[in-house]
Amino acid sequence: MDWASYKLLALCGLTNLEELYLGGNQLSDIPADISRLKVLRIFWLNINAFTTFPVALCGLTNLEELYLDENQLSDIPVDISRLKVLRIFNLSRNAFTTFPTALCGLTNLEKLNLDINQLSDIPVDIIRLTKLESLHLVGKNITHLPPQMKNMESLRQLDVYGNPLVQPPKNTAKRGLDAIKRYFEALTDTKAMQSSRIQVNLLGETEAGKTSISRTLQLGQPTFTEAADRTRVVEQGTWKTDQDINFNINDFGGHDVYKIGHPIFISKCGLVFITFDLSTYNTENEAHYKLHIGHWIDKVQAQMPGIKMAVVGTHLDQDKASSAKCSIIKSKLKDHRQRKEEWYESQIKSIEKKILNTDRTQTSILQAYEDKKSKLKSLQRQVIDIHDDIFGVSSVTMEGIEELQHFLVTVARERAVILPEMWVDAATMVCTKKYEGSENTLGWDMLQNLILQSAPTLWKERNYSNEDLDLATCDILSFLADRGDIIWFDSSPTLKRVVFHRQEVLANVLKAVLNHESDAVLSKLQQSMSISEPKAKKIHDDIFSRGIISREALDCLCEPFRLSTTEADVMVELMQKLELCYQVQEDESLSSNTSFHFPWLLTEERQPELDTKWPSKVPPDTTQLTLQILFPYKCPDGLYEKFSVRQHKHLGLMKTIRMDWKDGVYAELKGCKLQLTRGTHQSNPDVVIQVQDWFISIAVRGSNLSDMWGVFRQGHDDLMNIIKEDWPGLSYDKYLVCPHCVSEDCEHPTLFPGEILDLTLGTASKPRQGRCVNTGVSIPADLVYPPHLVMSWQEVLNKEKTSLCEKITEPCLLDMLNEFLQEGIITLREAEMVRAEPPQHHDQTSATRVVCPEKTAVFLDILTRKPVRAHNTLCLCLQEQGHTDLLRLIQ
Ligand SMILES: Nc1nc2c(ncn2[C@@H]2O[C@H](COP(=O)(O)OP(=O)(O)OP(=O)(O)O)[C@@H](O)[C@H]2O)c(=O)[nH]1
Repeated sequence: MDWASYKLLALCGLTNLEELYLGGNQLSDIPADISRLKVLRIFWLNINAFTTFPVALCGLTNLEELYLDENQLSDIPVDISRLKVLRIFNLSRNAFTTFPTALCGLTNLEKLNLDINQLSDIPVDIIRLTKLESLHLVGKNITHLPPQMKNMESLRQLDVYGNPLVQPPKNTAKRGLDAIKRYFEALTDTKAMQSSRIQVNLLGETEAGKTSISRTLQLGQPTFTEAADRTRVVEQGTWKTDQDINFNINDFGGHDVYKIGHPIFISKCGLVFITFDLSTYNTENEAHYKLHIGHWIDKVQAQMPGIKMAVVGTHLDQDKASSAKCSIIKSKLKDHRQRKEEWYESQIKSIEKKILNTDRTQTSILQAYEDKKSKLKSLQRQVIDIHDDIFGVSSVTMEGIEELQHFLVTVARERAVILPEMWVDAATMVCTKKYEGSENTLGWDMLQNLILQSAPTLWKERNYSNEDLDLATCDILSFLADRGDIIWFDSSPTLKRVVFHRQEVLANVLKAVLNHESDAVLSKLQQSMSISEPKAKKIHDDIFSRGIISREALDCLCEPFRLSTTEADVMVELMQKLELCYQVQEDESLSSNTSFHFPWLLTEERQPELDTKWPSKVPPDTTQLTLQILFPYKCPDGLYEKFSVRQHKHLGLMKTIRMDWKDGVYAELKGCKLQLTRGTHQSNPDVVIQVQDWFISIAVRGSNLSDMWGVFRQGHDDLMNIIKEDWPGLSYDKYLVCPHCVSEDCEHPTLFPGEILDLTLGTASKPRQGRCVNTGVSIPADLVYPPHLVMSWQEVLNKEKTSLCEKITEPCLLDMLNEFLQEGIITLREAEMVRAEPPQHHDQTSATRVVCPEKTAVFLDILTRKPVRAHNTLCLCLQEQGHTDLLRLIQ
């Protein structure tokens, strides 16, 4: 008998045990004697070495909670049903390949966790678990859930994250359990149908042959465009195969100004073809790969990491050396991917070096480096493979088109989903309207009519209320928008009620507004607004130098699209939602004075008078905080513009000074001066190869550090949020430039990791001083660390004492005292001191909320004299008591 088994046997004698923790002991079996623990309720056996289920556990008939996560189990014996009162069963991180059906006999189960196994099927029998409230099935292989799950009335939480779901589709599952149940209702009321509709996006430089491929695919015969037949913004088409597989084709114009539209128009579930003209592609010209292919791949990966891509060379009929070219391009593609990976690798290595060279006491910086390293690692994993082969096609001879079609059909088959027939019918009607209807957009009532037309009586009887119909409409629209069939924003009540089923309408409006063809705009304004030339010239200059468009001028630019008043209002709201512009009302009493500022259209240079407000050298009594964000692969189109628009929420409301120019914003707020700029740098200090970097910089000047940090962090957080939302795959570096070096005007300033700004109090420690490596000077820590990090947790507690005392109730405080006593953090005498504190007054805010500020104050004072564990326990207690507001204050 080994030592572990011997000890286990000894434990079996403790027959009054109610709770037993044996996690992390490398156990592989349990002796039969365990059944002597007749009153055992909770048993932790996680992180052990069980490969077969320890049958002896089936004798523990009073078990309520069993934790067997992180073992190697692949089966459960039917005897498990003897655990009649088992409520919680954790089997996550095991080796189940099929759902252990024996579990369905545990009819009292409330929580079942099967996350991170290899499960691929969920049996109908699962509905026998009538008391199940929470079911975790996070994994990689589950495609179908049984429709009968809609009848599991106790179920409140279902987590199926990560699985390649077909029934219900992923998008429906993401919308939550209620949406899944509604989907299954619809699936049983109508017919279940397989649906394959994929969005195909053709991107590439102008005249690459995109429109010709799109039309050739649609018509099934050679179709190439005339030279004059240029795609303006986006042209949509559809192609249907004999096997009922549908493709929505988006053919994008290659012009620069349209690029803003892509994230709105391209679905993450779609396919992207990077298209280029093989006949003019010169393999000798180094710039060709980057211009026609590389840059497009980087752009798509930055916005939609993980989207499926393939490269298509057109004009095959005109190119004799196509196969040689394609193999050269193929190896360029490989190099490109490798270079990207190596870039991440070198960045990771350089961070590791910095970690090694950083003093161990600089824990905040070390933590910032660690965070940066893990972010780089996750981005490195996202440099996914693009389809290996380069497709060579001709829209004249049809050569290569069959291979392309075959590829499309294979991908579509892999991505087919099961939908209720009424969803498929609604989708078909919406798509028909796209090509046959005359409407610019579809309104809510019309959509609901379409849905009702396709809904069977049984479904209508069950879903008769307006609310039911609204929910079903949202379910269907959300699915269609996710798949790229329509554009639909559910982010505001107005936008939600309008569907852009014809993407080109939205694209054309954006194009008309963001149009850079200034002469055309001038004559358009003059004609439609019936105004004199000087007036038109003034409006024109407002647009093209200051980026300002009045509502009147905006309506005039949209005139060709014959938008209804609602549609025009929706467009304006949408442009603001997409942060293409911000609204300024110069005189609130006059609504006609409303204008919209579009940083996209600004061409003005920096105003010379700004040199007095923001001289190039930092004035002597002023400090400057500077953050530089560097983009090694180009700052994406639209990122700076969106950042500039987002500032309006801080600057506009306070009616502060704001001056914009082509590549920057100057503003004054909260007693500080702020300057945002973008531009290019010659070198990135971290990269071996000296290439040009794009940067966005945030600089704040002032004399009150606390206010300055507030403004500074706000700018930082805005930019980071925009990157997270719209460019999740973007590579960038960020640095805090040493304020000492900035005021000394050093040519090579010391750079601190910008990730310091991401740190929270919980992960940071209080540094005493920072050191400017370049000059060797010690600088006060509060020049490099935001004030919340410079404060110790004790200082934070003191600062927030009043709020804590006002909100912590007496029962909550007494619970906390017990917890701190149990943890041995405070002594009995200290607890008595708190309890004994005579209340001067009782603030009785309601019958159930009695606070005791004096007692809480004594308690907090005691805590500040304790080690950091006291802070951690306080955070835990507040979390358990549901005081997330207070938790946020002290974190
Ligand atoms: N010989 C030949 N000509 C082609 C082929 N594909 C397109 N063309 C011609 O190339 C030119 C550009 O083709 P389009 O399909 O309009 O290119 P595009 O990428 O849609 O162009 P934009 O709309 O400007 O972005 C047209 O004159 C086409 O007739 C092809 O496979 N072979």
